[in-house]
Amino acid sequence: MSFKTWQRIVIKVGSALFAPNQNGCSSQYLLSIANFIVRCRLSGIQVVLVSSGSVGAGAHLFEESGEDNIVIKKAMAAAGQSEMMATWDRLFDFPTAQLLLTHGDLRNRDRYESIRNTIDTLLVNNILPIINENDAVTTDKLKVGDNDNLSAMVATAAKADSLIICSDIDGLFDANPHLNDQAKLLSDVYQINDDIYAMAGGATSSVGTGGMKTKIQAAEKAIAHGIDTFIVNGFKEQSFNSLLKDENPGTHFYPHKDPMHDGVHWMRHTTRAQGELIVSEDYEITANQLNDILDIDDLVSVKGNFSSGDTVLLRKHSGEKLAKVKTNYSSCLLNFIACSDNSSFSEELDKTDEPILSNQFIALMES
Ligand SMILES: Nc1ncnc2c1ncn2[C@@H]1O[C@H](COP(=O)(O)OP(=O)(O)O)[C@@H](O)[C@H]1O
Ligand SMILES: N[C@@H](CCC(=O)OP(=O)(O)O)C(=O)O
Repeated sequence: MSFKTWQRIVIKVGSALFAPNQNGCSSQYLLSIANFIVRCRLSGIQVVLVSSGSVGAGAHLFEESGEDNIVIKKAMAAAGQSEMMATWDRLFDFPTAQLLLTHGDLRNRDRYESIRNTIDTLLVNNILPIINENDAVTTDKLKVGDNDNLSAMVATAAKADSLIICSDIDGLFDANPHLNDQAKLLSDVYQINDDIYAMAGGATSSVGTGGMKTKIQAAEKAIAHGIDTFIVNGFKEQSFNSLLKDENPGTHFYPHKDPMHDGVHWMRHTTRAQGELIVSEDYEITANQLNDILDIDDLVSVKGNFSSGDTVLLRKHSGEKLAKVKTNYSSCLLNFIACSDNSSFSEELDKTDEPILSNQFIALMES
């Protein structure tokens, strides 16, 4: 996959490019990114933008620092977000649309489909979607937490061909170049394993979140969905000229040749388990199981509070993790079922159309 064959791409812009000094937005680095977006669109490529920087953009409006004060930080995000949209809008002569998402939106399949349809409709109508996390309303339980992982989730939801992460550094080095001047750039990564993660450190600037670690997580999510992924230096205009010439200006993560099925990918890389179902030791599950995945007799106990439609972890009492699965029943009802010796209740349940666990959304644990 290359520039010539891309049909839909997601571009992620880091905070350092948007609000380099935490003192409002600066168009200093945005002009070359905007120019790249325009040139992609002129070549018929649909573009989705994931932009960080609302906190950095809003910071100058507050006397107190947001570093240790989450309430102030959320207010900075809310104020900076308007400035962000106004700044991007000034750089384009076509319409843009703002989407503010939380992990709570992305891990609910109905809302995920709704996000997918909205992005699709905007793109078909030549409107540029500009996406950020909805920092003002998120809680620890609800947030993605960094825009690298968010951009990968958006790229899979948008069914993009390519994800381009624009950062403040040339790409992935074998060590953090800010801490090790012997560090070497890795141009091509064919497989993401523990060695790659070991190279990636956190952010060293005051504006970035997650550093290289979250970019590797994002790349891992994206390539598993068949999405070509790049980390490039957004400070350098040359990076974008290279991409337009089909050259790799940073680190290129190659997509899996045999990408995961969309539903399995969503279960594995987007959802988070909200609770656990403990099953009997002799319970077995296989990838192609088409019938009811879980029989009431196999359910030993239920942990956590979850609602119908949430993702749960299926595991044995001994601790062996079996799969992430979408449950059709709440923890309350499942607790009742697990504790009940009422066989007539079991018979009633057997008669319902809805199996306990959805057999469409299931991701087996990797061994
Ligand atoms: N192995 C590595 N290679 C390159 N950068 C690294 C590495 N490990 C940690 N980093 C840090 O990651 C930073 C980029 O991430 P981050 O600060 O979150 O930026 P962004 O705002 O673009 O997301 C680099 O400036 C660098 O300090
Ligand atoms: N949502 C936050 C950005 C969080 C984030 O991941 O920042 P970055 O590491 O600069 O991409 C904001 O708009 O300030």
